[in-house]
Amino acid sequence: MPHLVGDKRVDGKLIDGKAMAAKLREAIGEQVAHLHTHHQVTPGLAVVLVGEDPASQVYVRNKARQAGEVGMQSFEHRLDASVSEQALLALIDQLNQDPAVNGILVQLPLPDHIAETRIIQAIAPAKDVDGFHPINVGQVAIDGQGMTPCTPLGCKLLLEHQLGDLSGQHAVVLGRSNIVGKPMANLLLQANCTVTVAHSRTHDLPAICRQADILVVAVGRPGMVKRDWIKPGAVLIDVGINRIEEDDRTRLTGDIDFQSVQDLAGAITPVPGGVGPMTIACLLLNTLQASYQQLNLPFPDDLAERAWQPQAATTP
Ligand SMILES: NC(=O)C1=CN([C@@H]2O[C@H](COP(=O)(O)OP(=O)(O)OC[C@H]3O[C@@H](n4cnc5c(N)ncnc54)[C@H](OP(=O)(O)O)[C@@H]3O)[C@@H](O)[C@H]2O)C=CC1
Ligand SMILES: Nc1nc(=O)c2c([nH]1)NC[C@@H]1CN(c3ccc(C(=O)N[C@@H](CCC(=O)O)C(=O)O)cc3)C=[N+]21
Ligand SMILES: [Mg+2]
Repeated sequence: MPHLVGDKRVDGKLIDGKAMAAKLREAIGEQVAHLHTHHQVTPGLAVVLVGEDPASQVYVRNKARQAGEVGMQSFEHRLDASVSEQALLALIDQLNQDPAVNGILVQLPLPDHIAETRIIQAIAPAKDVDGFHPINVGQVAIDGQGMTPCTPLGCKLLLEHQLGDLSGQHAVVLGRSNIVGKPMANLLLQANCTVTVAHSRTHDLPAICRQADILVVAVGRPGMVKRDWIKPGAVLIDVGINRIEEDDRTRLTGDIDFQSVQDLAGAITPVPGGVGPMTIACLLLNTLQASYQQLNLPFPDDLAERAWQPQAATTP
């Protein structure tokens, strides 16, 4: 059954982030090849992991592997959990100076004895492919021109692919972290949404969520968003990644009670296979963009859009 969201028709479907991320990586790969052929440059991504958190190890491995698959160079730095803040700052300084490194990502969270804000501020803003440096946060807030955090960027691309222009939509963002909720709210505001940001002190979350044409949920609480929180036809973006032990194995699940809301939603991202793969594809997109900017070349801003356009069959 098609629904109306604002004045746009949507059709209750699953948003296949995994497939969209694969197409985006393909387009990135072509652009990497172009840079190599015409400018003799190979984009380089440095990923720094401190400590041995198993989930972080999986992400870091995936990031490095997918960078390789699109033809980028990847540099993995694994440091012991006991590394000093000073030693980590020295590594970042070295990566800042290294011309083969176009993008730097320091996996969060960091151990408690290291001040995350000091580490983030040490990364050269031009190489800050996470978009966490205050210069980039500020630039994104001012005019949307800074390096944009990967998860919110992925969510915005999924939403625009689903809905086209987002102008005038009421977007509710559940969660206000620096890595997801806050930058997401900024991007949606830039896209002319009316934005409400809700969090753990918000009164009557269900009533606020029910106003949403677009609901982005990033809280880290499995299945928190229920059927009666949803306006029929709303587009739902589930950022949550929760590991649940069930029948002796680990299952990944989101922050939205998927089963109960699915038929009510205009469209919904699954977990896994929704926002997660888009986050990594956007990290590669930011690394490509950083490489272009460091070479003073104009970056093709419509790359993602073009990646998803139906293509005429290519003749060999
Ligand atoms: N798919 C992806 O690519 C990514 C997924 N994630 C996942 O997204 C989720 C959120 O991540 P992140 O933003 O880093 O998490 P944080 O823990 O940093 O932030 C959680 C936010 O949710 C709010 N919150 C927590 N509990 C409630 C509640 N009961 N009611 C209302 N609000 C609540 C908090 O409010 P307050 O500020 O008041 O404490 C906070 O703003 C996690 O599951 C994480 O694993 C994260 C990054 C990328
Ligand atoms: N500096 C920094 N930047 C980050 O972007 C960052 C970070 N630190 N710390 C941790 C969070 C989390 N995050 C995810 C990325 C990909 C998936 C992902 O690919 N998820 C797959 C499933 C992967 C699996 O099976 O575990 C999916 O949803 O389909 C999930 C989560 C990035 N983060
Ligand atoms: Mg810390």
